[in-house]
Amino acid sequence: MRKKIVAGNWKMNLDYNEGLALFSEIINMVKDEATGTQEAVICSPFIHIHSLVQLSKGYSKIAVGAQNAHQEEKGAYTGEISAKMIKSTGAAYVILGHSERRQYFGETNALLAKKTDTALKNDLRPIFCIGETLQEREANTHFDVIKTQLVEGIFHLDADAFAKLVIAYEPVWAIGTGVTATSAQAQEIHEFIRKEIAAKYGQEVADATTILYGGSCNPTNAAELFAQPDIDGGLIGGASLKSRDFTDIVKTFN
Ligand SMILES: O=C[C@H](O)COP(=O)(O)O
Repeated sequence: MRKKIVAGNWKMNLDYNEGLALFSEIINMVKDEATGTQEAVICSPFIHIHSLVQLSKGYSKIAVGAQNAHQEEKGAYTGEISAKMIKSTGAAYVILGHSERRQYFGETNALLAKKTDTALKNDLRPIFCIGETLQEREANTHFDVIKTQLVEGIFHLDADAFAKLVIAYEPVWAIGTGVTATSAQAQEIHEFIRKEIAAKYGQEVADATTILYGGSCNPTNAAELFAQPDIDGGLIGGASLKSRDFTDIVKTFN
């Protein structure tokens, strides 16, 4: 049975005190909701991570992650944060390859392959994001784009390393736009991703891989999306900034 995950991505929102207050609310509301093979994850800005990890102690179904990590182990990279530093705070996850990182910071599949290696080496679980732009979907190249992101970003891993990944399908046209992929559109891509994983690593690995949907996911549309056979949860942006909305999405699995 693969793990179901609802992960919040706070992006560049919330100052330190606001973040701690929201996380405390989320813990109180989510602690009895995330059960069994389910996990709630908050990926906060770096400055919150250590404190959130402290607050989450004792709640085995609530984890904390970062939104990015550098590809090198350490060195003269002013302003950057390494995977080892993140791990040393007690964080479990790191988002890699979010479309905003690809778009605004020029992150390529080749760079993301290196970031993935470094994160795994430091025992962080990458939430590896893939997804096509509107232009790519309209040109009917979305399957090719996604396959290339998989092949160049993560298919160099051996099966043991690959098994530590979570994948997030986020169509760029659905992020922060209020336009959600229909459950059928999302399922079609998730099924495609799982088939590609099966072709590369075998059916057992594919069946065990958690694949999240992200893009304007909210308490109203989560149930239908998560009911699809290949959608194992969500990567939630805007709705993770409201404790009630985030909790309602987590509750969708119950
Ligand atoms: O990482 C989260 C995604 O970018 C989705 O963001 P959104 O839920 O605000 O559309």
